[in-house]
Amino acid sequence: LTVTNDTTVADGKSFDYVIVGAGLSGLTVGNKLSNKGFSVLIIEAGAEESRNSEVYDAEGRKFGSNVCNWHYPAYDEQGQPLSWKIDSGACIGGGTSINGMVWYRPTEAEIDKLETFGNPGWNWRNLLPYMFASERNIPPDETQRAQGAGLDPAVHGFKGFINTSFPTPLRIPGAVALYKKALPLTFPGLSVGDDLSDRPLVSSATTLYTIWYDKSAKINRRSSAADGLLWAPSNQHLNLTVLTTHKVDKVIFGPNFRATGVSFVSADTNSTATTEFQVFAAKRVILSAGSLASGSILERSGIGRRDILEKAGIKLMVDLPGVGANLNDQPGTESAALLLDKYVNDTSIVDNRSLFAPEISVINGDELWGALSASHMSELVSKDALRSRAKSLVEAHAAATVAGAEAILNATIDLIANHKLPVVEFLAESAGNTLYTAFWPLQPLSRGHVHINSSNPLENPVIVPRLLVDTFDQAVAVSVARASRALFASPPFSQVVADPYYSPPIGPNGTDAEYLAWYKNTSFGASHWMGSTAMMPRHLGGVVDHKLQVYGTRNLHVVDAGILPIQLTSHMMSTLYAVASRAADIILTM
Ligand SMILES: Cc1cc2nc3c(=O)[nH]c(=O)nc-3n(C[C@H](O)[C@H](O)[C@H](O)COP(=O)(O)OP(=O)(O)OC[C@H]3O[C@@H](n4cnc5c(N)ncnc54)[C@H](O)[C@@H]3O)c2cc1C
Repeated sequence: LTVTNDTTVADGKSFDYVIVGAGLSGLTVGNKLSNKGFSVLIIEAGAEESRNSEVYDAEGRKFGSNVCNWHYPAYDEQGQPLSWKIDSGACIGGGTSINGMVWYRPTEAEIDKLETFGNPGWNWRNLLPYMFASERNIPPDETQRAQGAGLDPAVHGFKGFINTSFPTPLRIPGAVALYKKALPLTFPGLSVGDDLSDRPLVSSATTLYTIWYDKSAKINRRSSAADGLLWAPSNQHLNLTVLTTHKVDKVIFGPNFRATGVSFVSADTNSTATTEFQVFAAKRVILSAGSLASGSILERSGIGRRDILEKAGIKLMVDLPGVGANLNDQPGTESAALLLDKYVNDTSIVDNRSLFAPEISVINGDELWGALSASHMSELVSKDALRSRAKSLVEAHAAATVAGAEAILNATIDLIANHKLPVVEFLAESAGNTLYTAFWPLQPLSRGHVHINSSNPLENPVIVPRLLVDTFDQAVAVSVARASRALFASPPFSQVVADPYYSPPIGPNGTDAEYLAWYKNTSFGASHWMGSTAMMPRHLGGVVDHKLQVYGTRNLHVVDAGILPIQLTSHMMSTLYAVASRAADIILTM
């Protein structure tokens, strides 16, 4: 294993496989390919930060920190910068070196949906073994169990490379007990249970994280893709080279659009030189730069939508208008109740630790809307509404074709309306003198886009999230915001809460318009970006086929969160480790 920022390990050299991005997917694929004896180079734009306590200490990250974070700017449709920046992992481990570490599984229904987009084999039956294989669960001890942590061993792996466990000590058990009582009162039908990986049986539980407790250092340590797949002694492969602090510009093609390598530049902020280096792949090139960056590499390589490329002065080589479209994240915000003074120093209620969201709930339409659910669903499944939604996505360049937009919308709507998958994620927390909740529509219908602005690889992509433009997403957002207030006004909290309507200062009689305006002003992406290089048929606006090969090219793949056409109702990691592991197995057969 070589991990270095020395350009000469790659410049002018040849490897069997060249992978772009040492994040979750790139490390997973790189590990599997090098394990089979192939020479593999991974080029990572960020640095190696594993010894930085903001990375290895699960509670060491400082709020707003620049460590390992691209902090991409985001824009509205008029090109004005949004008030928030996008967090995105910028070191070895990618997102897994800075993320919230929340771990639970998606549902069978949503994973089976992947196959219905014309992707044979991408189903629950095939991905489940990979989910088991990636996880090494450390079950809760007696103290943790007594404080509300529970586990169903049937839905976890115990021999994988990513540690999952409950924190030591467990966070705010007193507040969590109140939340567990109040949540089903606010969302009737919600089933509070042991294990959120046990869906659909359980829809609210104490949170499991990708961490392990280091008894000698007395800290909860992050279990990142780098820890599990690069540094773990049993996983180190001689024939794997990781070049850090170098950014891939574009793919090099031979005849017939056969990918033969990549060109790259130094990403060292101290260096002003823009020398382009080249490295060659005897077998294949795999883009794993993440849903906010892999599309840009394709565009710089001449693959994408004609007008975007022309504007950037790049010659169109492969007309693939889906590149950068269908970008999606969940729009999150927070509401808070003021605690009575006497609880502010009670560490079972507020501990001000930074391991986020000790209780997580996923809430479906019936639980959110009760008797009103049927009317929300009938609007949702209306054919006219579908057509106009799809049309407006194409007009906003957030979808390549109406048929493709309809396919994506239809799949999501079927999951929401017929499979009763959750429409909201709801995180229970406390901080300072408040109890607070963060929440987001879980399967948004809104879509945005991400494109290059110029041919310069060191320039940021232009990300236009278009959060909350869809009326269904808005209805979900307003309803969950209202419900979050009702939660703190419910009997279980009456003994601890001084003001249930503390923040935002919109009272119980606030109008929907007031709630929506507040939601739009305060919301930010929940960091689950996906969809911008979707695995779908080409005529629908897909970018990769079911072997994750880029249409119109040979020997070129995308393997990262961008290939998922629709959102997940779990956070990303549990699915992405499985997707990347299966992708590697497919690539090995080619
Ligand atoms: C703040 C935050 C919180 C999150 N919380 C959770 C959570 O609690 N649970 C969960 O399951 N998921 C969470 N996620 C999401 C999860 O971490 C990501 O979905 C996942 O890491 C995506 O994996 P990936 O392989 O697609 O990309 P990444 O892991 O982001 O890896 C992409 C890598 O490519 C590199 N790169 C980019 N451009 C180039 C280039 N041109 N050349 C070379 N390298 C390049 C990047 O630096 C990065 O290291 C969170 C993400 C963030 C950012």
